Amino acid sequence: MAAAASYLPTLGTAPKPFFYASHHLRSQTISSATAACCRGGGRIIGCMETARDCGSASHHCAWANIRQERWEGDLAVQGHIPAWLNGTYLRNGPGVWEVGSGEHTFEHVFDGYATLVRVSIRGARGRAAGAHRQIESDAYTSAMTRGRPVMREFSQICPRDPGNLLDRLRGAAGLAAGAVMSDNANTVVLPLGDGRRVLCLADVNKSSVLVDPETLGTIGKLQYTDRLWWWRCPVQCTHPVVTRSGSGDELLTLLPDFARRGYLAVRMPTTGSSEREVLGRVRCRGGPTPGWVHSFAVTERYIVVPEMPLRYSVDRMLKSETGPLYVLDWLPDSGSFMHVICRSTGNTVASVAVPPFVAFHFINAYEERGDDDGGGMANAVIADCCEYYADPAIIQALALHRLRSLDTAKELFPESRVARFRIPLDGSPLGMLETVLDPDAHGRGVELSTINPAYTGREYRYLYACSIRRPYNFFNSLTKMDLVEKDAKSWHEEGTVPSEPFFVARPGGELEDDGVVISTVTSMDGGGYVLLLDAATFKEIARLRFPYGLPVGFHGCWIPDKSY
Ligand SMILES: CC1=C(/C=C/C(C)=C\C=C\C(C)=C\C=C\C=C(C)\C=C\C=O)C(C)(C)CCC1
Ligand SMILES: [Fe+2]
Repeated sequence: MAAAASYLPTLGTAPKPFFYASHHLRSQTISSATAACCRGGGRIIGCMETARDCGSASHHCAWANIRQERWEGDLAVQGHIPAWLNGTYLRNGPGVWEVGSGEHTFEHVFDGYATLVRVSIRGARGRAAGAHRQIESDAYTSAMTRGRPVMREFSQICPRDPGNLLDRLRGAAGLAAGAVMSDNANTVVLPLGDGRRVLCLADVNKSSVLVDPETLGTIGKLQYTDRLWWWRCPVQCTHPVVTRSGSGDELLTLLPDFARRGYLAVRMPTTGSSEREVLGRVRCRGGPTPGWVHSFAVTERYIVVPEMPLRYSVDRMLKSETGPLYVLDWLPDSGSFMHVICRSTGNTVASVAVPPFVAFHFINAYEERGDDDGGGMANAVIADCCEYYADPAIIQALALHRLRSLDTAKELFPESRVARFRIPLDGSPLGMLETVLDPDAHGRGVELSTINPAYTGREYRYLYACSIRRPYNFFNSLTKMDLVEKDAKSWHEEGTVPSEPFFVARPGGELEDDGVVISTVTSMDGGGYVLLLDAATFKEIARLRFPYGLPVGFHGCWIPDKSY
């Protein structure tokens, strides 16, 4: 991992005027929530200016580059932090989409170079401190040094136009060597072992980067020591499931297998070895390549493997081409399937055809048992997800230029639902897919969902997600959904874009919703704050203000402070 380029000086605690050598942005002193500026259309736009111009997501600071490479300082606390909430919340997500003096703007929200946000919360003292820092991946540091993207991001298939044969050969050689695949781990962050290191991940296998949560400094790429060569498994499921086992915590994840079209279910201890052990594999039943798998689900006995008809396009990857869905192809005729692997034997115990679906995030799964079941084989596996009515247009809707120009009062945005798969374990060839909650309960938008982690793989009742408060047509609110009572409670503040509502259980709490929900919120005036909601009432209990606007975030994690 190259050291961060020296021209990006590190900052002390007090925000100071700072200048991105490679960004050529006007130096900004981050002094108050309104000082942060958005960059749009090649000129700096003051967020106060846009707050009057549009009551929608357009020009929203959620899509603006973070203004400084790093910052840290105390956060102004409004409201009351529960005395038991002591620990560190980390949030990963894209934060820099422009490279050079603006001639290189990435196309998609998924492309942004990773910005890690840290919130240290001491409820016992009623205090909080914040920080953010760019993950110094090779992709980021080489782009800052060269003034242009050097590695391929989600939509950035080739760092330069592969016009001539030499460039194409160079691109293919780079791909073959893995050199152009990005390590921009901008999506997920999760603690390893005792939390002294965190693992940041994105969809490309190389995007597995270790970070020190105390300094947010980049430790380096996680070097897997197994033989699951990247040319066989160039991509990974970005959401591993952390499970406790007798010998300590382990990560379970899926690796799409391009050599023998299928998915490998692998596990790796969270400390010590970085060898991924293959637990089992399922064969793809349709299409020329595996379907994109951004997340999956587990139950106490099983691993649920989704085979979506939104499939990776190896052809595009090799030819350095991009298409309407970037490196993905929508192939509904190739079939959609749900597979189930037994965690103890690795055997495939079910593989059923299901209706076409488009889902990034699985919410949870559990085993459906008969009333008199003595603990033997379950009747079926239930798996819930945030599903877009089999419409891949959501991928295009997340293009950066569309998000930056979106007039949410007028334009529509793809709708989503809480969808439930029922996968029979009796050998039936077909699975079911149905909507389990009235979509109007969450404004016909549900995304970036979390649950109480103690209920992972078990029957559960509550989920927390980003949602939509109509008449605006974009994710602008948070909703707690009760799948038993079929009702919902929401939080909304005009003009804001809240990130994933992350549930933190109260130590010793017995009820499923006994805890707090944490979300980072970017407001239209360029402000940024961390919102704390009581998970039971879904009422705001505190907000911890950053002195600047935060770009949009994807996923977070919680590292409890064991000294309290
Ligand atoms: C609900 C909010 C958003 C919408 C999020 C949606 C619709 C999907 C998010 C999917 C994610 C996080 C996928 C990540 C993929 C990462 C990849 C492929 C990385 C590749 C790196 O090279 C917004 C739009 C996120 C805003 C907040 C609320
Ligand atoms: Fe995700």
